[in-house]
Amino acid sequence: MPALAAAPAGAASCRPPGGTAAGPRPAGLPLVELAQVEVRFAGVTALQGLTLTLRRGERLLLVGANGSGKSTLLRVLHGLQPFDGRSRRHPLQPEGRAPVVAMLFQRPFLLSLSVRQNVLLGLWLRRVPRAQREGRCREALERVGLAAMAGRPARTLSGGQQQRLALARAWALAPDLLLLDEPTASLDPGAKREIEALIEQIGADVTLVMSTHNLGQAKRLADRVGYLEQGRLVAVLPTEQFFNGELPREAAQFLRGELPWS
Ligand SMILES: Nc1ncnc2c1ncn2[C@@H]1O[C@H](COP(=O)(O)OP(=O)(O)OP(=O)(O)O)[C@@H](O)[C@H]1O
Repeated sequence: MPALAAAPAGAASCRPPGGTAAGPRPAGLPLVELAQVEVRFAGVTALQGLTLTLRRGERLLLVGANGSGKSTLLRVLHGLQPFDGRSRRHPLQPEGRAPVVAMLFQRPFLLSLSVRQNVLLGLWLRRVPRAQREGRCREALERVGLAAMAGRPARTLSGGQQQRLALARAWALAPDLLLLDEPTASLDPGAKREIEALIEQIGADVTLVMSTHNLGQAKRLADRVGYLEQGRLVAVLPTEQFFNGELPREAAQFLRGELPWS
């Protein structure tokens, strides 16, 4: 599975990274609505009765045990995963275009090409006009601190650098919705902090949904936290309320578990 999966053809935005051409984005309007979503694999119900409204500009972090359905939900939001139920992506106003969606997987899949070529290929796949590709690539690599390594074979980078490259490749697409599947799972604490700082910067421009097993990370990065259990979205609450308020029993038990906080 590529680290950055392609969205439907023609969805490429002409907006440069940073989103300046699109102007300020009105906060809080619905971006994606899911209703009664069900995903079944042979003998396994990965998602059931899942209803969620994602609002523009928000950062939603998904937590839950292994196999609770976090990755499946991210794939549904991206459009990679067939499902039963309803999904609606709202056109962006005032432009009236479909939102651009990018996804980053837990283990970045990088081709045997240079750092720069990996980003350029992502732009080409999304049909970003040739004249914009070099500029966007340069800007994205600068943003993640990899500009000096642009010519290096991507697969010789460290794990943290590879994840930064995958983030640059996603961000170069100027996504309106960025989906991150445990992007810091295999990183040491220093690299984890670096990626978190980047997510914080980049997340200021986009709507972000991210899965994590790290509760501290959810607390640091989220506007809202969603808790999944056996394919059900048991709670989705503002961060403060999730960590300090009344929770459904299952979610409260999960918080009392032994998940890492750093
Ligand atoms: N392609 C597939 N074929 C069969 N079963 C699948 C497939 N993808 C996911 N599943 C199952 O669906 C359920 C939800 O999986 P999912 O990967 O969404 O969970 P998760 O919360 O992301 O787990 P983790 O925290 O371990 O990454 C699991 O029982 C998993 O085994």
